[in-house]
Amino acid sequence: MLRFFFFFARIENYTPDMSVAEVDDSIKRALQLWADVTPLRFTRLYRGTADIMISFGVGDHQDGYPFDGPNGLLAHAFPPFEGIGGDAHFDDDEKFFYRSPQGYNLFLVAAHEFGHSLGLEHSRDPGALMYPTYIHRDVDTFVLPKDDVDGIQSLYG
Ligand SMILES: CC(C)C[C@H](C(=O)NO)C(=O)N[C@@H](CC(=O)O)C(=O)NCc1ccccc1
Ligand SMILES: [Ca+2]
Ligand SMILES: [Zn+2]
Ligand SMILES: [Zn+2]
Repeated sequence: MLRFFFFFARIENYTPDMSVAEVDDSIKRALQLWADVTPLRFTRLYRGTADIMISFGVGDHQDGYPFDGPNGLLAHAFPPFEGIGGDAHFDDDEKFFYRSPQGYNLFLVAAHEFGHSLGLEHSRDPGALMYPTYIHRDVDTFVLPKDDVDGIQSLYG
């Protein structure tokens, strides 16, 4: 029996590090990564309240979990439930990149955060996207590691 899980996502503001199109594409591909292996479907909203509210902020950004300047914390996201649940915040004291081999790749960071937004915790598998620390990977060839596929399918499969 086919059933889908629909989530709304909204990008509330943008980082100066990249163009709007590059941020939009990074976010879109990060959500698509999870949708490709589950009956999850994401729809983008341009106003109002979405399940996954995506924003960039620095330091204390009024949610009790202040960012910490360059490096260290890169982003955080809240498990799915009402209110702030599902929301993903990115530390704009980081420099995010679209495709460059150095620095923090927004697509990879967003994909990790959306794992949290959908209910995944960190993984102990060093090859997993949900491993606690950022590891750069080639975004052109990146496919969701098995540990993450198993994790998300255990929630939404
Ligand atoms: C305790 C949490 C709030 C730490 C936070 C995180 O995991 N956010 O999802 C975070 O910013 N972790 C850093 C690593 C650290 O602080 O040690 C990170 O690189 N997170 C982003 C990330 C991690 C793995 C893959 C891709 C992106
Ligand atoms: Ca930081
Ligand atoms: Zn926050
Ligand atoms: Zn994390």
